[in-house]
Amino acid sequence: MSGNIYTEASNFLLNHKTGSLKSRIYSAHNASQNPRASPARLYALIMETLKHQDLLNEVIENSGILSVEKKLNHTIALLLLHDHLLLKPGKDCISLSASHPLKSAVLRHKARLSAELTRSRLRRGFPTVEALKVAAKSCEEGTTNIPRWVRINTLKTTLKGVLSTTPFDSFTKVVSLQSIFDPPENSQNVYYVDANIPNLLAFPVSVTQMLTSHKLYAAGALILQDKASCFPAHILNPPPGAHVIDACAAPGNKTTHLAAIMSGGCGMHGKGRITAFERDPRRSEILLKMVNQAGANGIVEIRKASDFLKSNPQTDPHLGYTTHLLLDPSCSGSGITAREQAESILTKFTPLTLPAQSHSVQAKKRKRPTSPPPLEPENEETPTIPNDEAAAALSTRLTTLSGFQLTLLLHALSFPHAKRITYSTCSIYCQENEHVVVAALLSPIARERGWKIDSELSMLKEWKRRGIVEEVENMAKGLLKHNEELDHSWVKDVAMGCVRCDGGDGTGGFFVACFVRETDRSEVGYTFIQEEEREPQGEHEEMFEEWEGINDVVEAREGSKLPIISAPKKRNKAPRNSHKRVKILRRKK
Ligand SMILES: C[S@@+](CC[C@H](N)C(=O)[O-])C[C@H]1O[C@@H](n2cnc3c(N)ncnc32)[C@H](O)[C@@H]1O
Repeated sequence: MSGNIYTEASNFLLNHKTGSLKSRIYSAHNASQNPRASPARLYALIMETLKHQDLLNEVIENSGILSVEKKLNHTIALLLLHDHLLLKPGKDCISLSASHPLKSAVLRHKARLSAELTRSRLRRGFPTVEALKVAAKSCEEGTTNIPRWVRINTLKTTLKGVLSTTPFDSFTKVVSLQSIFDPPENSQNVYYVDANIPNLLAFPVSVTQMLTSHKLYAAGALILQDKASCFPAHILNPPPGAHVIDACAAPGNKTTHLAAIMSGGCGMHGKGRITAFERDPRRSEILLKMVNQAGANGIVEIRKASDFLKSNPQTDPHLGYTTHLLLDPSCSGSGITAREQAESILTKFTPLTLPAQSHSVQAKKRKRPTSPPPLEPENEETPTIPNDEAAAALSTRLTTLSGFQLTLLLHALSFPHAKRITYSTCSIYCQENEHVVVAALLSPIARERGWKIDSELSMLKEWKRRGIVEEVENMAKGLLKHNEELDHSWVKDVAMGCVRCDGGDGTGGFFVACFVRETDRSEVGYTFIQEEEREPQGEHEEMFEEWEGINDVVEAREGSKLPIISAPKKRNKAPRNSHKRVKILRRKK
């Protein structure tokens, strides 16, 4: 199995060492007596495969190919499927001889793989493979105004310390971000100190290789993190003794940022703690690695393969006094640039360990014959999907995602001692952003507990781009009971409390909102209750059913019952006082 471009590419992916991928490929090529694949082709294969990794993973998992084709491993399969399915749609472009066992292992399942690709592509709203590739490319082109952002990890070093280390001590400080793209006298050795986020530097993208091969990077003192992705922890701003939850933590950029903020740059974090939940076992390992590398393990407790929705602040003493929550759930990723996607996947690439025989009923039934039969073929033809069907697929996906995001947010709002919560996505769609925020604010639990939006945003006062007023207004109009009037200053406040990034100021597409409570009633009224005393059903699940603002419930892809937030219904019944109908936590007698 050795000696072809796929095994070579797989070695680069699996044996990740410091240094940029490009430099590693080129130096290996120069050092080799007998170079095989051209370094440019090898680099392109890896980067393009990583760009489409999520989609290809889905195809691999749903087709069950790994459970019958024992010659394939996950990494090789990713690379082969890229060339087979995406390089030139409709033509097989695997660069191996027709009889090569790896090629045969893929071609045996041609029909099934093509059908799974179509399904995954449509789920993402792309009518054709070309459309998928064009979107990835235009995203990449849109990255020309994004510098290489580097967060100085103050758990390990200081800004001053970095700037006095070679070669940064020879770099020139520029006073505008624009100068990073247009450096003086053709010198690439410039840096810009960000005006919004402390300890964040911007460099020209061309110095990435130097950065990633620097000893400070290997030591976890430099963290490549986009500016917008620093907003949630910066806005949440937990003090040193806070009890914080990072609800959706992997790979861990925001977790380690929180840890640095809580240490106040002096390595002390008082009695504070961060509990980091991550549902996905594979991503939990990445989180663990990142937290250790950043020196945040003293303050972060990782809940590996744990669902935040199953956490119970009333029975778990570690969670009961949570004051701050950072919620950065899975989203459409529509704001992520292709470059970020490919590079972040590359530095964190871990091959999937798929459960043996996953999703392949046929494979379970049969003993593996010497020459495995093709998986159950589905649709031989790749259907041509009209644009309106693609739009419908996207709309369905956004409905599912926003229902899931709202469920997580309502769970966060239910923490009895919580007083500050950030909700963020790397999406540009209002369905995942303003709509979720409005639905959460108008929910019974938010009203009962006195949750508001932090429209002052003192941590980011000077940021100009805020939420979309019309989207806040329309969503609120649809959700309000008909005895409730829409207060326009409330609409304005909510929009002001939403931070949007849309590609300006060196950021990709991003959204953050911060929920606050002025008075923490829980401190005087609420107490822990024993598991057996709890209501038989999740408390706010019941509220969904009673609250007719988001009264429809669907079986969603995540497998749980999620509220639809995009289609509020008008009630015909006489309005009831929603405040009175809200169930509340048991109070101290
Ligand atoms: C957008 S990513 C988080 C990125 C992370 N905050 C960072 O900055 O590095 C969302 C993560 O949430 C995880 N996740 C989704 N639902 C979850 C749940 N119910 N409980 C815990 N983790 C969840 C996903 O597996 C994924 O790793």
